[in-house]
Amino acid sequence: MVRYGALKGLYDLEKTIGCGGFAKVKLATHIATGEKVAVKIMEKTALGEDLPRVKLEVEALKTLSHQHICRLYEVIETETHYFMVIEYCSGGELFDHIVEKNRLSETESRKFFRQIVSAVAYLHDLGYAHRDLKPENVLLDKEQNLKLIDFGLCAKPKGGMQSHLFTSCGSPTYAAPELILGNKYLGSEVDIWSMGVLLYALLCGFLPFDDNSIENLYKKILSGKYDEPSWLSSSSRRLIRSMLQTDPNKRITIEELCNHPWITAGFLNPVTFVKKINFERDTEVLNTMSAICGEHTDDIWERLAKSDRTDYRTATYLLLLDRKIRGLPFKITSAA
Ligand SMILES: COc1cc(O)cc(Nc2ccc(C(=O)Nc3ccccc3)c(OCCC[NH3+])c2)c1
Repeated sequence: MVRYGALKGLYDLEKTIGCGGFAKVKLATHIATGEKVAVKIMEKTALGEDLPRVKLEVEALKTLSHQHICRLYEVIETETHYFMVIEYCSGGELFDHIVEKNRLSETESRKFFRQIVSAVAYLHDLGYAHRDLKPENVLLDKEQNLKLIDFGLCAKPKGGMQSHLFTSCGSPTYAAPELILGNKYLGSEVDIWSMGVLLYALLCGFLPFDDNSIENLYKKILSGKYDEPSWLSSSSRRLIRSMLQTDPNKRITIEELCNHPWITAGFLNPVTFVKKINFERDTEVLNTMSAICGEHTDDIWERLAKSDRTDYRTATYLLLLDRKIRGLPFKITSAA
């Protein structure tokens, strides 16, 4: 097991659970609380021109606080590496859950899709676009709550959500026509298209546009034509059609999506989100931390509030807060 000095005494690294282009994700334990976390490890030399994306993602994640967006607890930077300490999603990928069941019922699809819509509506409201929404980037926690991950392509256009982006990014299978054509596009509109692909995958168990040849895949996406299996209800068909509109101007907006009849069916309310940006002061958690480090709770809170929200103290606070929110007793072992 490769040892990273920067994590010594703070995190115990365990098995690798994910390998991406320039990053690998390992399971780990936050020593002070015993809580499981995921650590995304990136070697700076391997990052190359993607280095700025790490900073963009960290800046985005520091302000995002939503129950269906995977939480960033801490960032550790050394001369050679970045380490992102992230919320642990032990339910694995939504994709595997769909494959395991072949496809999901309309009711189960609606439960998950409402959570995705809430997370994306929150993201867009704060001026961000995810731009890489796909089943592999949708995980589940142990309570089967959905968590959006990997904001490495997330963008916050300088001129706000009405200003256009140009970078072509994300996976072609889930990419909107305007993105693969290289046209200027709105981040919010490409996210709606990708969510349409996600909803189709939930309800059907396979993808609307798929082909081994990239050229044929592009033709299918640009045609906007896809099969509608017999089991799809007419309401599901209408919703998917409104999201998989090749003309972005005709595509349903995130606000309309939150109130769509298919989304609200069986629920009392449209999809909403709580815009909780800063984490709130919790006396019990501060008292627990104070009991261990000996500092006064006001001093701990003041240092937390002044910090850049990505240090070990912040991770400890947030992990204890998460345990409390999950109704678990929380304790701290003195750091080894
Ligand atoms: C903000 O959340 C992010 C940002 C980011 O850049 C990358 C990730 N990647 C993650 C985060 C957590 C897990 C995880 O907890 N996986 C897991 C844990 C236990 C059992 C099974 C899976 C993660 O998993 C790797 C992908 C799973 N195939 C990736 C989050």
